[in-house]
Amino acid sequence: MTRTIRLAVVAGDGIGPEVVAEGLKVLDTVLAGSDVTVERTEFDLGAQRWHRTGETLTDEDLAAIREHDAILLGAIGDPSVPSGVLERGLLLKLRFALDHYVNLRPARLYPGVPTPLATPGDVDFVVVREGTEGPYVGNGGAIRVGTPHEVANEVSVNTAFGVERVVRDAFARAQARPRKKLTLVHKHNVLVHAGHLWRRTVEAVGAEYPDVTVDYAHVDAATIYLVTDPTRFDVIVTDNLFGDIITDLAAAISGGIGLAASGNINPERTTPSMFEPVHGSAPDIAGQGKADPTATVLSVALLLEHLGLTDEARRVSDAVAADIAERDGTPRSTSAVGDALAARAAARVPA
Ligand SMILES: NC(=O)C1=CN([C@@H]2O[C@H](COP(=O)(O)OP(=O)(O)OC[C@H]3O[C@@H](n4cnc5c(N)ncnc54)[C@H](O)[C@@H]3O)[C@@H](O)[C@H]2O)C=CC1
Ligand SMILES: CC(C)CC(=O)C(=O)O
Ligand SMILES: [Mg+2]
Repeated sequence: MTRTIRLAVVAGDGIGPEVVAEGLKVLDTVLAGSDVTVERTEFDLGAQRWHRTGETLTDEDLAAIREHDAILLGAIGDPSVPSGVLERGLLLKLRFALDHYVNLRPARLYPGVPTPLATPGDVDFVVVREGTEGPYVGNGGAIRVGTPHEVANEVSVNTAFGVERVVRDAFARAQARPRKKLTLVHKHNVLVHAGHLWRRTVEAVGAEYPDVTVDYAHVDAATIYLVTDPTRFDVIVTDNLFGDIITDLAAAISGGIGLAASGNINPERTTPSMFEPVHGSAPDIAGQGKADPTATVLSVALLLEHLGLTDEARRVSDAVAADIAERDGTPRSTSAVGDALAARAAARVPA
């Protein structure tokens, strides 16, 4: 039986289109000759559209995106657009509107990959970052702007409903992993209202998972442990802001931001989930063919996994692992890396 996957593609800004082209190249290759067809819709969203029309993401765009099975996104944000306009009005609007409350960010140090860690050990953990609440909801404001008496607020929103559902997801993931360990990362010694809600929720949900070991690290200490002893982490659950920050650090210890993949998941599958590299639009290297597309290719593997195409997902991540093992630091262009990954992920033709 043939299967059609409707894929929304938001290449976005900066290096976004460069890395997405390679992600799609690998996706096409891995599905070539199979009974799965991908029907792609490219969405013109990002800085160019904003300059042309003043629009970030309209209701019509959102309705059209909802008609898809999944979304592949490159990166959003450009120095020519006031900071926050696209990040809030497009990227976060997509995550919030599509209720992507699980922002899944695996960190794995592949064999042979250089790391700044003195004693690398096994880096193999996953961050479950809350994706629809916290300080990113836009619950803020400023008065007396530009005066010496300016007051600016960004209020972190944490609801019992929102915290519980992401904590449940994290426990389920921890239980499914061999080490069965969950670490809450927060700052409940200072952010007592939100922190205590998170702590109580982890305690309550944890009672239903007696086989999962639970521990806690304040976010500042967590940044120490990520560098000195990342082996202590298996599943980390944390809020939107802390998760954003520690996953760039997680990327840095696992071979660099060019390798870090993510999924913005709606576990109930009432909306399309969105897969994207952890990195941004990297204006400093955009247009030079220098960006590493591996993070996007690994995001394609997460996308395939989410759609139940487990073998294909494995072929893509195996292709990455094999390619990474042979990297010797010789610079390769974005498309050369994509070509190499696609060649390795190509289906083996039966003899
Ligand atoms: N999900 C998204 O769309 C995100 C968007 N942004 C936006 O991206 C823009 C730039 O933000 P930055 O803070 O500079 O973060 P960034 O992640 O774009 O870049 C940070 C550093 O990592 C490097 N880098 C990023 N991706 C790379 C890749 N694939 N290969 C090699 N090097 C790579 C960049 O050259 C830069 O030195 C801003 O507008 C920001 O708001 C930032 C993070 C996530
Ligand atoms: C630009 C932000 C809204 C997003 C970000 O940095 C991230 O999700 O990692
Ligand atoms: Mg980030």
